[in-house]
Amino acid sequence: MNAPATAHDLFTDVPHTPGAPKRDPILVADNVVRRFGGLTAVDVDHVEIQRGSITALIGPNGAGKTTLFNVLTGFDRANSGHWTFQGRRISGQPPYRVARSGMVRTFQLTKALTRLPVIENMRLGTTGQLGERAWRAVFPWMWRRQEEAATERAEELLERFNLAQMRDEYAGALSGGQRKLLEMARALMAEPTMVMLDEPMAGVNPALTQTLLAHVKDLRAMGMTVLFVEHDMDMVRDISDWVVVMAEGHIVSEGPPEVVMADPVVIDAYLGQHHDAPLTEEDEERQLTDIDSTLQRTSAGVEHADIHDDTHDDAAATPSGPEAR
Ligand SMILES: Nc1ncnc2c1ncn2[C@@H]1O[C@H](COP(=O)(O)OP(=O)(O)OP(=O)(O)O)[C@@H](O)[C@H]1O
Repeated sequence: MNAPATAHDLFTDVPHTPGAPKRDPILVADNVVRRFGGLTAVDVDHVEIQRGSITALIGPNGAGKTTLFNVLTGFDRANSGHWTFQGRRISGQPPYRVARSGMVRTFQLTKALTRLPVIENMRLGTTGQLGERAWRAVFPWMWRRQEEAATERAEELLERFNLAQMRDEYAGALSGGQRKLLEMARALMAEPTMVMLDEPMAGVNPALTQTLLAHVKDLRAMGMTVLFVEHDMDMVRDISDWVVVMAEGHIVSEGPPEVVMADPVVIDAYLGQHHDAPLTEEDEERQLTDIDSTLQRTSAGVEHADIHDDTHDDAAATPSGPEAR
């Protein structure tokens, strides 16, 4: 097989259909089902992720994207399913073993982690720590050498992600964008083959957007495979070689970004979520009554309140719905 010239070439001849076979898949999953009580959150027949590509996993709220991420990386248990990474079965394996095999996901900076210095957060990203084992006590020199190597790698990565000046600060002191950089840098501590990013753009100030995008593209340039869940369609369009779309637990579409975003199935899936059915007369009446009573309560607390018609406009303009997302 000839090596493709660009990431785009990786997808030449790949059909734009759910579950499409890839030229050189790194991750292959079959019949993955995860139920919560009566709700089937994930029901994926077949999906393949192309090695060396940036693949986006998108879909409306509640589509099952995070659950699929959790299941594939061993953080949640599937009811059934079989999946392989680099040809080896990893289904049913605990997260640390999945990470050791080379598939690593980013984590949101939890409350506990914000109370640790940046450098400690980085050290936590290492897998295969000999120090975790009982024989740490038997061969302390081996453990120390490993600790030193981890610190060295952490410092290099902090430098690369422009976080070196924050090395000893509490992670809680970082901005939203810096947190995302730290999450990505921490994932790289494990020297992964594939990186799974969970909403890398969430809460990022526009000033840092381009920096983050450049870092994600760098991962691909260094030969890694990237799979990311994201709601920011600009980012999806900008950096994805391929897009996989989920809705109601299933994969409903696959293809290059421009093809997927014009796919009626995808538009329907998003519209089904974003646009409620037209209001019935009773619903409309009830909403107007609610607005009226809110206004009356507000005006009761204000002396000589003079409610004009435009106050109704304000109330009606209260942001809500998916556009606010
Ligand atoms: N631990 C859980 N217990 C019960 N139901 C859950 C649990 N986790 C997820 N769900 C449900 O499973 C469905 C899929 O959720 P999931 O978070 O995977 O969707 P998503 O596509 O990641 O959504 P979003 O884009 O909003 O994060 C939703 O209906 C959700 O309420």
